[in-house]
Amino acid sequence: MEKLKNIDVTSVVWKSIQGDGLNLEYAVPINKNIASEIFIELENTLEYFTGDLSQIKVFGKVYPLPRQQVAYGDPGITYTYSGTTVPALPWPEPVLALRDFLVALKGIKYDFVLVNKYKNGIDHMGEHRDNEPELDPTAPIASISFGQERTFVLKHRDARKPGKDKKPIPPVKLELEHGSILLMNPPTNEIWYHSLPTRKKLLGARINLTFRKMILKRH
Ligand SMILES: O=C(O)CCC(=O)C(=O)O
Ligand SMILES: [Fe+2]
Repeated sequence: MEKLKNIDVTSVVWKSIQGDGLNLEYAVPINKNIASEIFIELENTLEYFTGDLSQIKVFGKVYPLPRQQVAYGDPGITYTYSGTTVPALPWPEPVLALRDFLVALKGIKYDFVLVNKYKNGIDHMGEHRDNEPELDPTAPIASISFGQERTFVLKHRDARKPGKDKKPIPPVKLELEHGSILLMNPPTNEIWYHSLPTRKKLLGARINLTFRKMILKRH
């Protein structure tokens, strides 16, 4: 994707969002026209998981995932979801171009990406942290968004506690724009949970890619 190579990464304006254990950086480096071209290319290229990998197990009961998902990565990288471990699929061209763009932008070469597609405002993602032991704890997670702008909500772990242990720390809300990049720097994913709540009135589709760096396991 030549269009990403033509972006002047030195002129990108990053906004820093800081709090107790919170360290985020946000920018919109990809203009709306290029972002729309990439959205269409992703729509034409990506195929999402079906079967077991499109379901989640909660307290032993199986539910369809309230969005579509697929994962790509370097050879040897595996992905565990709801107790199932699968090899990451090989990088499709437009996703590889986005990975290369992050090398140009931040000097980090990610080896895995989870792609989530939200067909409309009903599709969502529940509160969670991305603090799996396979993730390199020193590398930020880089989240790139295309399509429908949606609200991303972060909650401090102590604000979720019941009773007197609960701390009155307000949630942090961000509107993730078409063509935006959000970096979640450490220790954010230890201290803060995040979610993408439903927005029933929003009709547009959104594709989000969270690039991650894994700790390679030796077998
Ligand atoms: O769609 C989003 O913005 C959030 C995705 C996310 O949290 C994840 O992939 O772990
Ligand atoms: Fe996440």
